[in-house]
Amino acid sequence: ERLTDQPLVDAAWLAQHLGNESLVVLDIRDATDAGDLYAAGHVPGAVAAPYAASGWRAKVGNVPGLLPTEEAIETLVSGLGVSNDSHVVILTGGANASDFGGATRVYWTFKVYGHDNVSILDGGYAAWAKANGELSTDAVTPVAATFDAEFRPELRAEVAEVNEAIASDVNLVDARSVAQFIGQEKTNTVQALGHIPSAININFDKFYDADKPAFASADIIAKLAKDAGVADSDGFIAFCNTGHLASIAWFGLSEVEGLPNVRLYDGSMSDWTSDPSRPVVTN
Ligand SMILES: O=S(=O)([O-])[S-]
Repeated sequence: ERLTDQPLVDAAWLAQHLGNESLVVLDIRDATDAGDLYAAGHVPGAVAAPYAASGWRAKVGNVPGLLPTEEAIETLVSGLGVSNDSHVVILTGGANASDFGGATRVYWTFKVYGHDNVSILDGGYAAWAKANGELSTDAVTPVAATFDAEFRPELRAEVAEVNEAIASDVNLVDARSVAQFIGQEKTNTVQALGHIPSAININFDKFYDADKPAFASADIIAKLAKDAGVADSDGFIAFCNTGHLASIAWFGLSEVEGLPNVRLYDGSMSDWTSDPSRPVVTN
């Protein structure tokens, strides 16, 4: 059952719906140096589904962060107790924008595999704590369910769509830092300094206010797009280095702002620069 059509729910909504038999809360926090965050306290009934450790993203050759195969996601998601009827709420730590990107990337993964009953707790655990939400230390063992994926290619960009975008009014949005955009620095899975030609830069952290903590409103996102000069575009392809931070921009433009034809290039600069003949520019 679809419990809401809102991409973001707040702590009060989640508290009200805990115990609903359609709801599956996925806690995607990875263990850190501070220990196992899930074991230390989680939303009652939440299932541990850590972002890095569960296999939400796949490495193919030297390119990290790709969408896993349909079979791999069906196995993962079914094992977490999520069926096609479940409404999934994704929870991350929420203390900063980059961390919140785990939630937007997992949300995109559900959508790209055909599952619309999915929302994110706005602000993650930081917001849950602020609302004095209940915590439990009881580990939850999910009862395996059946999740059948149905791939939606229109939510994902690959090299062909990126090449088309360069030559059209579809805007490429680089969600990385300015320093990476202008080629002053790069991460080690990326082979060249700079960005895909014709891209504009909208830094990921403009979409998420960690002080509140809350995702940017539709008004703020409309202004971001306008300031970047892309208000009348034919669509967007968001990219970064590995398709993590770009999922924040994808989520903001597509799900919060409701703009049509927004894709995530999950291969991003790691994939783009894996072939040295593809153009990369610094201005
Ligand atoms: O590290 S990143 O791929 O999210 S830019």
